[in-house]
Amino acid sequence: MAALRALVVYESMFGNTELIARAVAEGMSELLEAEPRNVATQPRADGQGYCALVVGGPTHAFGLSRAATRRSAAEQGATGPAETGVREWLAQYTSLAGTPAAAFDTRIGTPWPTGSAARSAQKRLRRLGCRILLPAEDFVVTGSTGPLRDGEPERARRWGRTLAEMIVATQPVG
Ligand SMILES: Cc1cc2nc3c(=O)[nH]c(=O)nc-3n(C[C@H](O)[C@H](O)[C@H](O)COP(=O)(O)O)c2cc1C
Repeated sequence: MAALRALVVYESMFGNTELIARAVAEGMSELLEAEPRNVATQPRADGQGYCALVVGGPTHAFGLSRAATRRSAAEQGATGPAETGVREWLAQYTSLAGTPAAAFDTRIGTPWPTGSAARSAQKRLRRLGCRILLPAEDFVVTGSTGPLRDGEPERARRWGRTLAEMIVATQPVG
């Protein structure tokens, strides 16, 4: 059987979501091939033989980023690519029917609700017909520019490993 390959698409303005995406891909790589790709490189989710799609981005204004929030991040010193984000990338698809998928984000940890780009991405993945493997997961930054809260990359790695276990377990036999 050909090796299982999963696509991990991420958006990151200050680098924190990229660190999480790479940790998720590392955890997945314990069981299959996982390719972390910045959304700015316009990876294709369909027709490439991927066994699963994982999508992650920073929470901006309670959800997925928009051009204006990415510009605002750039004004705050972010160096990540601002032209496109997960919202726009997902919008190019009308169907990803049957694709096993999961979403994650980074956001500021506060006791009050701050919204979640992951839940917003998950909703979009569902609408495209994806099969959601694990509930949307939030990873916490200690401030707008980071850094990540202690232990979050390790937690992301474990989350990635769990995702990969689910992908492997649901592969058709024969
Ligand atoms: C314009 C803007 C809006 C933001 N809005 C929110 C928000 O609504 N809730 C939240 O938890 N964090 C918010 N944040 C903090 C981001 O989630 C944080 O910058 C991000 O997790 C860092 O990820 P990155 O390094 O990959 O860009 C916002 C940040 C920016 C720049």
